[in-house]
Amino acid sequence: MDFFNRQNNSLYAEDCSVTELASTYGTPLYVYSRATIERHWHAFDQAAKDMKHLICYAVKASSNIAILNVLARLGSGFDIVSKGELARVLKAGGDPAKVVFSGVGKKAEEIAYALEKGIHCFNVESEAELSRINEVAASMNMPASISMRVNPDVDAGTHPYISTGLKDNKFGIPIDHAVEIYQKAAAMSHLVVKGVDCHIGSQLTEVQPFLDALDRVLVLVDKLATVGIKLSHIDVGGGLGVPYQGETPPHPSEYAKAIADKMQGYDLELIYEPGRAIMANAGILVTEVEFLKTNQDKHFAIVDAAMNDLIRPALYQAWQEIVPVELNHSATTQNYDVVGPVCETGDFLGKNRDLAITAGDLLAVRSAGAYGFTMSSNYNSRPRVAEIMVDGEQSHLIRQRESIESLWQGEAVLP
Ligand SMILES: Cc1ncc(COP(=O)(O)O)c(C=O)c1O
Ligand SMILES: N[C@@H](CCCC[NH3+])C(=O)O
Repeated sequence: MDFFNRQNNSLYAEDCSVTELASTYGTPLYVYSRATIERHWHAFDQAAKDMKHLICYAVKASSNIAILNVLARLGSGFDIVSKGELARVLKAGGDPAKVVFSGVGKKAEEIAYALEKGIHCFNVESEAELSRINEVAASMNMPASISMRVNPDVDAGTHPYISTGLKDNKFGIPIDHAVEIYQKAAAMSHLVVKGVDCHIGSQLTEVQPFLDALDRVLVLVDKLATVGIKLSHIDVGGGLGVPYQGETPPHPSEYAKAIADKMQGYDLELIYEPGRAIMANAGILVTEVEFLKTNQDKHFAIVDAAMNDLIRPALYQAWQEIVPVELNHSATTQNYDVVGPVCETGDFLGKNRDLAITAGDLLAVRSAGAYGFTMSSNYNSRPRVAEIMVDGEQSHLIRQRESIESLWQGEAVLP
């Protein structure tokens, strides 16, 4: 489900005409829907309502302060991977006590900041990191709550760049060594062992790998209990996929319920870390066609958005639907590669798309709300684009387009 609808020939985002949004705010433009974000979040929340649970939205999917604020107002928790993400959550009014801190390379300074702000727990990915957290906590004379991220060696069946739960991946500790590592953690002076965490990959379209991973984690929970380590929560990570190109992932409520059902009988708080499932289909990228061009037999639609604005197609060969904002009845349909102005052959938003368009038309790249703006860059000295949020008939600018001057902020020439 998403917030797009076509009224006659025109695309609307909730009750806002996309053409009007583009003319008000310019292009390229990210457009998000508040109602969709809230609906997706509630689907997780409702499905787990009979259990003690916490939804920790994965901030990396989309970290605009307004988006984090919408979620914070719902009572959401947050999954962060850096000091910067924690600072954003706090700025947005998020509760630090509902924050989990993931990531394989936390710096001492980041650990200290998170401890000072009082986060829920660190999701620890190695023995070396355990020692570092213990040292920082000791130096601050504070306890640090931790959860070990275990790698269950389950094939998530997703793109190799976004699969994280195989033993060849850099994430987590091997589940077979986990008991031993938990015992070391329990013996450290300033650590409080709270939970276990497991995230096997992103854009999973089946529920079964999640359940297989959870089975392995629950075996570990039982084993830990036999050596006197009683956990208070289990964090199942994120990773639920969305339909980009006809995939049929389970609905968030179905996925969240399947997991919650498996946890019946365990006195553990259940933590989910969804990112994409909340944001991907709550956002679009609107772009204008600058030129149409034909090289021999190949047709190109050159648009004003590029790989620096949305890198998923270039990086993962990801397919995202591209639709005209206004149906153009006077143009003939051609097969286009939709490409940006960046000087890279890999700069495309979509290949082989049948579109009836002329220069000046607007296109919308769908499912762009997750890992869109957050993965954008200034490559080719292109300012980052504006972001807006629609809320019924209202639209709000939630991030200004960057100015050219801001591109060299912090740089200086030699004296
Ligand atoms: C530890 C962790 N949690 C949550 C997520 C969010 O994943 P997704 O956006 O696939 O739900 C990720 C990214 O894959 C992650 O690495
Ligand atoms: N950036 C990836 C997902 C990475 C998930 C982060 N662990 C994507 O766009 O699909």
